[in-house]
Amino acid sequence: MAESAPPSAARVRGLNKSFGDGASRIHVLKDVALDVRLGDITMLIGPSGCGKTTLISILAGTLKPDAGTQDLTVLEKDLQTMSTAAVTRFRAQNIGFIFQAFNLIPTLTLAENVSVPLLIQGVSASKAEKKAREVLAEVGLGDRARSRPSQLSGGQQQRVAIARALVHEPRLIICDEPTAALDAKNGQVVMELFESVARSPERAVLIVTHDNRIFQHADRIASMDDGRIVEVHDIDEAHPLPENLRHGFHQ
Ligand SMILES: Nc1ncnc2c1ncn2[C@@H]1O[C@H](COP(=O)(O)OP(=O)(O)OP(=O)(O)O)[C@@H](O)[C@H]1O
Repeated sequence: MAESAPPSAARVRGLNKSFGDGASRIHVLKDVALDVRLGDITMLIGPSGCGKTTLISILAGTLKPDAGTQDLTVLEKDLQTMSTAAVTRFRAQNIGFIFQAFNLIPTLTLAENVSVPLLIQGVSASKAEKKAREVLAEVGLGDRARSRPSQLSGGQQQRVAIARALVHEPRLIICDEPTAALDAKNGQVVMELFESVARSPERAVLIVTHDNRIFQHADRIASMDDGRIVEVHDIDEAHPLPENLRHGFHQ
């Protein structure tokens, strides 16, 4: 009997995505194939407008691909056969998001912000806040649970956003330019947090980035251009970061 493939966080084959109709129709993703492995930090890079955000939105179930996509399996679920309500539930339970602009709610305390994904799942406010405080402590902000986002630096706000993305223990963490708004030092702190609190054999981290300063943290770098995945590099001791990526990636 053939050995079954190890479970993957995401498997995409023959994925197409177009926007608009008729003459204004644009074909944004073209026959995309991608594997995101559990346990890995995968980075998705490529010039502005090549389709990175569109691809992660499809993986997160917030956008639908064109009909006829061969495979869109996320955490062993075929997203194409699920109803919109089922995809929404799946996303709330299994996916954590981190955005460039942090997207914290200014009127809420840090603990309340971090509680949100648990409240969406129906966890009681007191239990959610207890868990939120634990995760805030993991990202080094245990003593700031009652602060508001505006009282924090950008680097600290991104740590809160990471805590919020992890609080419901999702198996897939999707990050859109998580270090772009941060200086080199805070970008490094954020990546070290991904290494220490998000990296786990049960979990995958998928990061869209232009920031070549963080490429060293990747296990796999997938390069996109004009709607296609054009190169995939697996990085380990035997296969260090390729020369062309070491010198930076330019939009
Ligand atoms: N809802 C939409 N309707 C029409 N066109 C869209 C829509 N969303 C994205 N596009 C187009 O799809 C293309 C890819 O956009 P996308 O945001 O995925 O690129 P990106 O690689 O993430 O870019 P950036 O690095 O600048 O964020 C662009 O030409 C964009 O204008």
